[in-house]
Amino acid sequence: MSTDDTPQPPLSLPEVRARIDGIDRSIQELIAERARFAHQVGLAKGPLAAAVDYYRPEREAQVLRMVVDRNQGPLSDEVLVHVFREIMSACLAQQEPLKIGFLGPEGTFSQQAVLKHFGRSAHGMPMASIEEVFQEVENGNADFGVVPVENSGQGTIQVTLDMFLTSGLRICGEVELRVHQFLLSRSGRIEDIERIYSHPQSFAQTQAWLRGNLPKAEKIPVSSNAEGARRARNADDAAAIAGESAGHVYGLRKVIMSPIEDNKDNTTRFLVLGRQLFPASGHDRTSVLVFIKDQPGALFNVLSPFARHGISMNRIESRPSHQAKWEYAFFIDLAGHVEDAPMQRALAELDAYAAQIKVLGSYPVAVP
Ligand SMILES: O=C(O)C(=O)C[C@]1(C(=O)O)C=C[C@@H](O)C=C1
Repeated sequence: MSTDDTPQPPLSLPEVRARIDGIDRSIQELIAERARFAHQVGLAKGPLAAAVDYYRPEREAQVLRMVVDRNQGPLSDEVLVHVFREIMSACLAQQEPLKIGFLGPEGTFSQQAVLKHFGRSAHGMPMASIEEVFQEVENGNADFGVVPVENSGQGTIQVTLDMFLTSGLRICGEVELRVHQFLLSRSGRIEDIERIYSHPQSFAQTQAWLRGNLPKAEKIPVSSNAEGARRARNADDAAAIAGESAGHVYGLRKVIMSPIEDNKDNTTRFLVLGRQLFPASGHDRTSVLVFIKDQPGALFNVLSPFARHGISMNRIESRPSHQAKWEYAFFIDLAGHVEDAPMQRALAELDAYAAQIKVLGSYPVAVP
């Protein structure tokens, strides 16, 4: 770079490309060097049994937060985080790729969440249901699982919460995914559409658009929007509402170019399921499940220990406990890690009122 203020003539195209080639060479050398160090970290962890033992979600979150803190543009945080995720994913896969169960088939938003969180070097395993994702992580066929838990517009996915009532699995991470819904069909022509296949959640997220634009089309609910895309590819008068990637997987075209979700901030939060608890990353969330009898002041008793110890509550939801009549389970998301002293004190106080407390997990707050 020049040290005086004299304007420099712009570089010619070959000159710019030569600079880019030089930078690429350096980046490549550095990536290889990083991979060698990551491999050494693996060796330092000792002879571990499987890929799952090398994975450190708290360290990955710290690496990504440093990327965001250093970023001064011109690329967005999201783009740089994606690049570094892929580098870490490849570094980890040097030991052995992680096996990740998700709600399939190929092309679902759950699969996008897997790619966003674990990168392309992980091995995705599509499952038929949320229950099966839990099962496969429990029995060790999958190292981790990714399941949807709430949507910004439509609220909680009850099946996921209810699975925790009986499952011994832990929450090891969360993923936030901006969800864009597209109208997809074989022909790409809106005037041909008489039926639309999709998951009920996707119909709910696009109901105003459908009322305004395709009020007469028959809406056929299916088990996933990828399944809807699979069905729509065989008929000219059918369409699917699904994510862009389902269109790629099933060879469908966008009927209109822009996304059709009613809420433009439409975001789904996914949980990463695993079998162990991980140490603090420095910016964590803790999810607990508290079983409590229906008695005067029950909710107050659940909430007050956290308030007394200055712990913010991000979310609370009650469900029938499935154990005894009129007994409830509260799912609570709290700021902080279960090893933090104030959290330990609050949980100890809560223990006096609760029939049972299950710490579902402490995990890094989602990185963009
Ligand atoms: O720091 C570690 O423990 C590593 O194994 C290295 C590394 C990385 O590439 O930065 C790879 C995988 C882990 O999940 C976390 C980080």
